[in-house]
Amino acid sequence: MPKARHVRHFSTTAHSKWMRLALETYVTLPLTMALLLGAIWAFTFHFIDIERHAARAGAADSVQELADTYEAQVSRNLAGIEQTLSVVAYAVERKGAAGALQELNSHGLLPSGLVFTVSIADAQGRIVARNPAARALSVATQPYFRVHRDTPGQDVRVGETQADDAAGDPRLHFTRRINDADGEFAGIVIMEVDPGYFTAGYERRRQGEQGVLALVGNDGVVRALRTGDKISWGDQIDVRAEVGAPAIHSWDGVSRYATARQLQGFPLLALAGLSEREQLAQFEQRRRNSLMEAGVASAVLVVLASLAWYWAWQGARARRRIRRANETYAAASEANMDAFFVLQGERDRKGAVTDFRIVTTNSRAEKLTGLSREQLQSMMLSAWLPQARHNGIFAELERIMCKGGVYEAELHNTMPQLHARWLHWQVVAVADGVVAIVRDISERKLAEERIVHMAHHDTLTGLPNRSLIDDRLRQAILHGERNDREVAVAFIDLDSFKLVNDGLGHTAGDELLKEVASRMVGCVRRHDTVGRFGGDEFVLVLPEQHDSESALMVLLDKIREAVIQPVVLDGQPVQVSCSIGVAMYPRDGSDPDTLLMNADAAMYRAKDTGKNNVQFYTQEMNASLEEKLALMEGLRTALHGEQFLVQYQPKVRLETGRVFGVEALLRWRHPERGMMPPDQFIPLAEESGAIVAIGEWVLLTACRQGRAWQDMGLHPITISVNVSPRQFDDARLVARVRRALEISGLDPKWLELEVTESLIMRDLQQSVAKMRELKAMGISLSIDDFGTGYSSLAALKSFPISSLKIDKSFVRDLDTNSDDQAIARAIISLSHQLQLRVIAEGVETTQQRSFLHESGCHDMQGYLFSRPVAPELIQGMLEGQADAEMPEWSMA
Ligand SMILES: Nc1nc2c(ncn2[C@@H]2O[C@H](COP(=O)(O)O[C@H]3[C@@H](O)[C@H](n4cnc5c(=O)[nH]c(N)nc54)O[C@@H]3COP(=O)(O)O)[C@@H](O)[C@H]2O)c(=O)[nH]1
Repeated sequence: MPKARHVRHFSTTAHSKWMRLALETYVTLPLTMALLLGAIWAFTFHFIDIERHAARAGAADSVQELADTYEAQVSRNLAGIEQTLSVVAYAVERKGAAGALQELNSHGLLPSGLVFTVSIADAQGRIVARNPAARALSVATQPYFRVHRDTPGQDVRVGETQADDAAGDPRLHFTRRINDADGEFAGIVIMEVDPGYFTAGYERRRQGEQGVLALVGNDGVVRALRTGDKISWGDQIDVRAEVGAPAIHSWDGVSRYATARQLQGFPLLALAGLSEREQLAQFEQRRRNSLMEAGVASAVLVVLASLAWYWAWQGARARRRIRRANETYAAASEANMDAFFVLQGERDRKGAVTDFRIVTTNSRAEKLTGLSREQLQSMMLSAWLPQARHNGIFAELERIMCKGGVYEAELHNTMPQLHARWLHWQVVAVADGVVAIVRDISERKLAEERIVHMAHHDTLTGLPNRSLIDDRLRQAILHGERNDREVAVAFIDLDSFKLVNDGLGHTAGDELLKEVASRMVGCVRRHDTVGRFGGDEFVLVLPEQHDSESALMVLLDKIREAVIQPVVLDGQPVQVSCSIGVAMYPRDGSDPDTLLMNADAAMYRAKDTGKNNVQFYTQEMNASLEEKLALMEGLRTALHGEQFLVQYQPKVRLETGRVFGVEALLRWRHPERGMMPPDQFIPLAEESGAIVAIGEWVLLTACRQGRAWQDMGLHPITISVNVSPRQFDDARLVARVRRALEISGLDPKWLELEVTESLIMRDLQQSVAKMRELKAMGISLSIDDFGTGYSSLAALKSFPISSLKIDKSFVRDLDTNSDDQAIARAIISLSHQLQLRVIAEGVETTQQRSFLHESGCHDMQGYLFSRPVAPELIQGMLEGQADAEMPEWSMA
């Protein structure tokens, strides 16, 4: 469908284009001129044709008339000649040749001797009489004499034109036979005529230079012929062709209208001819004139039309340029993202600009204003946008109109007539007004705002991020400085967040962070800032403090209370507390970095002092921070400095009281601090990554020790080694374990690795896969600190483990705390259901031991039996156990 529309649109456009082209003068003018030229030349040729026909008809008539006249004249001449010959013949027959001519001449019956010579020849051909007189000659040899002598008739015969014997002049001979009284041949009468006599009627005025009057014999031999002044004879002409209506003939290379008439009683034809060229000369002249006139008219027409065409073409080009410019402008303005308002300035009598009239707009303007083009056009600016008089727009329009230049600005739009939140204005001067180009930049502004927001806010919680916290803190410090006020910076870290994140997954962790963030925001004042520093760390910037820690404590406790409220994640309620460290400006620092660092140190102190509490910064805290850094540095060299040692805590069967295994526990013999428990350095080793190398050393040391005890002939026991998250994540864990077993020679079945529940739950699939790999080597796996994580029963079933260890936090108050008792029983029952061994750690009292034993717990570990001790002491225990009776309590 769109294609069809396009085609129709195209054909309409093409049609209108051709229509427009057809109406262009520079197109119609040459066509009109061609028509005019055609008409001129058609008329000219038509006129010439008519003239030619008329000239030809005139020539034919003229030659007809000439022939008629000539025929009559020659006929008269011939009749006279015939009569003269008859009279002479009669006179000779009657009176004899001697006196006949004289007598006739005396009576004036003979023609003029100037033209005619009349001779009488006797029967022998001798000229016996002649007028005018001349020397006697004989014509006996002449053909005409012989014809008459031999032919009895007395008809006049016409001879050929030939030279006269006497004078040598050309003469046409007419002859007649003379008979004697007996009718016998007595001679002939000869009348010689100058041939010019028969063409004397030639009029040069009428017949021109090439006309013809001729007397031609029926035999085609010319007797007399005149063309111009020239008289000729003797030529042969196919005279039969000339008999009849006048026609064009050419016997001597000259085209003539000619016609011939048969002369009555004589074998002669009177031929009249008029030269075609001469007859048509006038016509030709007129034809040339006509052609010249038409040519001149055409040339003038062409020149004038060319000038007019050039002028029209230039005009059309100019119009086309203007039209294209208009079309381009219209298309550009329609396709433009900008709204156009062409505004004409209205001036008062003094020339001051009073208002602006909207002259034209585009469709974008309609969209921007919600008004149609018709509504907008002719509208006065102040009527439509009265606010423009007060918000500076009118003043800018006026300034640009009067002084020129360009005004460009981005404005936050408050005018409801324009449907955009943000506008970009560009105003340029035009004749008598301005063009305002207005673009809706709301989307761009929104995107910019979003980018700025994203750059300064945490994407998860929407809280200010580290950079904005820093900025707010800087402003709060400046404000505090000016107004002599304190600023509190509180560093908040969620306790046990890692457990939630690792146990329930990142999505649950994110949900928890969002919920906690929103609760914190709900606790503070409008001008306070709650920001997320990263991970589970939050920062409060609390300006306008009045040197009252108790008031601040109320707020911070409120936050603590809000955070600790349970959050339902994945359908189960989860509780996290938070540790808060506070630093005060100006007491604890005068710049954001120092304040944040000190608040962080205070927060660590809060963690160290049991979590879920608030600590205000003291200088001593920084000392512990420095201490931490020093410990980290010491850890780097401790391994090579052989400062580590491993102690072993026995694991005992509750049923028999026999040691069946030991847990390897690391100690650091610090060069300055003495023996250090792992709680003080394992987290640092974990943080710095040193735990991987240290853990590998513990593993090898423990395996070697286990093998050493066996080599001493002692009953083999299980050696349990702790694996931290960083160690477990190490891609080479399996290889390291295999290496330790190989180096030590310990059978894998005597090695047990203890991993925590939360460690496995971080990435259940991968953890289980790795555990299976270890189990496939023959190693046992045990879940340490069970009950503190969030593993589901379904997940637990998939773990390739052999035992669970009840965390000592549930054992500690077993005697008094019914909740811990319930938990311990539940874990024991769960182990039984999953067919796992269960061991309780931290057993310090006989009551705890009895409760566990009665509840079905298999094994125990704790100070009640033994603290972690040197390997030599374990050796003693094992040796003693070999032949000892079962302990007393185990019998109970
Ligand atoms: N990744 C590694 N972690 C290790 C290694 N060595 C130790 N640790 C971990 O350090 C934590 C603290 O250990 P420690 O200070 O040695 O404490 C252990 C015992 O001494 C203590 N314990 C044992 N019985 C009792 C008791 O009756 N009361 C009481 N208050 N404490 C007792 O418990 C710790 C053993 O706990 P657990 O590991 O959960 O079995 C500790 O978490 C160790 O895991 C190491 O080489 N690598």
